[in-house]
Amino acid sequence: MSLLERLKSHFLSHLIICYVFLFSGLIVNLLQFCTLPLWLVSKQLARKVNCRLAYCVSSQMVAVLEWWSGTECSLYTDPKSYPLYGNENAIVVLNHNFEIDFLCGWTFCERFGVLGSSKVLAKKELAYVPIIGWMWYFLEIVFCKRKWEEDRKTVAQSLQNLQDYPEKFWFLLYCEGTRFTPQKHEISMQVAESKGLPKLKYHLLPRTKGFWITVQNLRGTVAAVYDSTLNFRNNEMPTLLGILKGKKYHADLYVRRIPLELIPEDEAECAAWLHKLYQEKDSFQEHYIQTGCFPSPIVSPPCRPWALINWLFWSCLLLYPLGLLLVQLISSGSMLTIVASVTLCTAGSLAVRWMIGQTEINKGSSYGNKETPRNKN
Ligand SMILES: CCCCC/C=C\C/C=C\CCCCCCCC(=O)SCCNC(=O)CCNC(=O)[C@H](O)C(C)(C)COP(=O)(O)OP(=O)(O)OC[C@H]1O[C@@H](n2cnc3c(N)ncnc32)[C@H](O)[C@@H]1OP(=O)(O)O
Ligand SMILES: CCCCCCCCCCCCCCCCCC(=O)OC[C@@H](O)COP(=O)(O)O
Repeated sequence: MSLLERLKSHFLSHLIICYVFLFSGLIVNLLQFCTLPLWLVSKQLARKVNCRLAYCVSSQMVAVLEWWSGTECSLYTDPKSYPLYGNENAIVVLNHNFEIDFLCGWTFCERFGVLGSSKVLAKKELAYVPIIGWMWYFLEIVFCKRKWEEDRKTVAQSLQNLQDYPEKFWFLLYCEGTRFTPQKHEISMQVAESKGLPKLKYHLLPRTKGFWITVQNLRGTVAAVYDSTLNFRNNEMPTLLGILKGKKYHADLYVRRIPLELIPEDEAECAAWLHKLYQEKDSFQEHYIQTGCFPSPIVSPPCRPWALINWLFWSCLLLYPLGLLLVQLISSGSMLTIVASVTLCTAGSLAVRWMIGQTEINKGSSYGNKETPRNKN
């Protein structure tokens, strides 16, 4: 094992990365809170400031993926669509099979310069996750309770608010609504059967209402849907803990650009269109499993240095006072101060471990574990 590999797998390195993430995140949350009066004076300026602040947090996780773990991300796409990426608003439809699929999404956002401003239709529970969830509040992320009766009004309203957003953004939609597990797959295929739809092998049956409401409310705001299919080489199932421990993965993402005009306006037709899209996605995954690649040329969006620079900035800013504190602590010799500091560190580590747990599939929700009744509306 080389020195670098030892460093990457050492517990102290993980503690330092988490310490920087935790404290810089809380500082960013505080700064975001301080922008509240600015919203009254200039909403657009407040939004721009919040995008920059959010970038400071999200890009740290991207830096850990790209620079610390060395994970590679390849993009398969039509070279004619490539120049448009990052230069237009888009709805991204992504499969939800992996614990770090959102992080790979963030990496592509970073490479196309839309990381700070990008949005997602996220489950409400994530709004309460410290740092990330609190940060999303100021980014106008759209939250849903996965209860259509309640979501139909709130989600539509939140989407309408994005119509005058001053930055280019990608809006991520996991139409499957939850992460893939064999049990959820089995149940959703029973639903597919009862609706007379073909079975999917690699995806859950997509929930169509969120997609329809997003397309309807963002017409005129977004130019296209980016149909994105993600998989990892060597059948790997990457985890955030693996990334933190410096494990390298290789992600392959296949993106097809579909102009928004091609998506039907009528709800039933739009639902049928989405089901067909997922049947195509399933065939792309089959192609990947059989051949190890997606059916499109590879183009390589360059890795930018900003995520690393941001990470080094926060590390220098926060590790210096930590060093001073440690020296003072040891030289003070006070048992009470030492015990209090150790308790604080343990609480911080447990908090980060809990946050990492939010990304773990085996700690996921029970949504989709049983068939939900059909909506009347
Ligand atoms: C590559 C580039 C990437 C770019 C990345 C860009 C940005 C990144 C930014 C941030 C990244 C952060 C990542 C955070 C990730 C967090 C993601 C989540 O939280 S996912 C969970 C939340 N999102 C969703 O759920 C979206 C999809 N869901 C929907 O659209 C739903 O319709 C809904 C609007 C949420 C409403 O849900 P509800 O359950 O109330 O209603 P439904 O209409 O869905 O359900 C009834 C309907 O479904 C049928 N049914 C019943 N059981 C099942 C089943 N098991 N499977 C499938 N379908 C089922 C039932 O028969 C009804 O059918 P019908 O509609 O015909 O009546
Ligand atoms: C710099 C790196 C430091 C690493 C340490 C800090 C780690 C902090 C991690 C916080 C991450 C919080 C973002 C959570 C995003 C989780 C995305 C996700 O996958 O959500 C699941 C939902 O879609 C569906 O939920 P389920 O119904 O499957 O249940």
